[in-house]
Amino acid sequence: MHHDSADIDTDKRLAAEAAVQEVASGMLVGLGTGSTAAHAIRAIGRLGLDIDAVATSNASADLARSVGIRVRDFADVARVDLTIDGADEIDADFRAIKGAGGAMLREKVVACASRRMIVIADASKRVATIGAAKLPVEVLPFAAAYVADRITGLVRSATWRGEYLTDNGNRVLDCVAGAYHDWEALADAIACIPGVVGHGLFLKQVDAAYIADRGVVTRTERAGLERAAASR
Ligand SMILES: O=C[C@H](O)[C@H](O)[C@H](O)COP(=O)(O)O
Repeated sequence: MHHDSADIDTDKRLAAEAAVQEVASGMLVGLGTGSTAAHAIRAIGRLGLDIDAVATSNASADLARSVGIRVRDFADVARVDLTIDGADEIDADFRAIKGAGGAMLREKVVACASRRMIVIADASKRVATIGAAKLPVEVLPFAAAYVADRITGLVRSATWRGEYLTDNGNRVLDCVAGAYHDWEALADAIACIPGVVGHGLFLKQVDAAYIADRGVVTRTERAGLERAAASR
């Protein structure tokens, strides 16, 4: 059956609406970035709960404020209760690739600060094993040529995302890793290059996923528990 972009956007919204049911008054909530996270931010706004939030991008901070969510400066925050964010790919081992929107560094920091991190997505993001999506690497502009040269030895291809700069003022190298056997080793090797500020491999941060497939949302926990969370 044909599955068009309107259906995919509905699935993004359904996954977001199911996940925000975990938000409760008094929480400090981490807000992700991207089209799926935007659905979550609008849904959290509609809940009208007494929460504080931190945002993983300037765009998400602006959207959150526009729907009445109190946004704190993350620079003053060490711990977050719950973060809800999208992903470009997520596999059965809860490994994810993030950063098509360029927000992966702040997303990684906020995810690591979070007691619980939920990925929300439509089913097109669910893969058997990560690696087909572009793996974005955030690079200090000063180190651009050096980092590009070093990265070339680690991945199949690496291409600058034009003149694009992240919210942190850094450049992005979009890499194709392909089917990698040791993702931990690749993540460490990339992170160790001086001038690399961050990258979009999330190997350990994701605790749960809400994936919507043609109107049916399935929640999966890293622990292995699975149940149908909602349906259209
Ligand atoms: O930098 C962007 C983020 O990692 C997004 O969460 C990711 O790209 C997914 O975005 P979307 O929900 O728009 O597909």
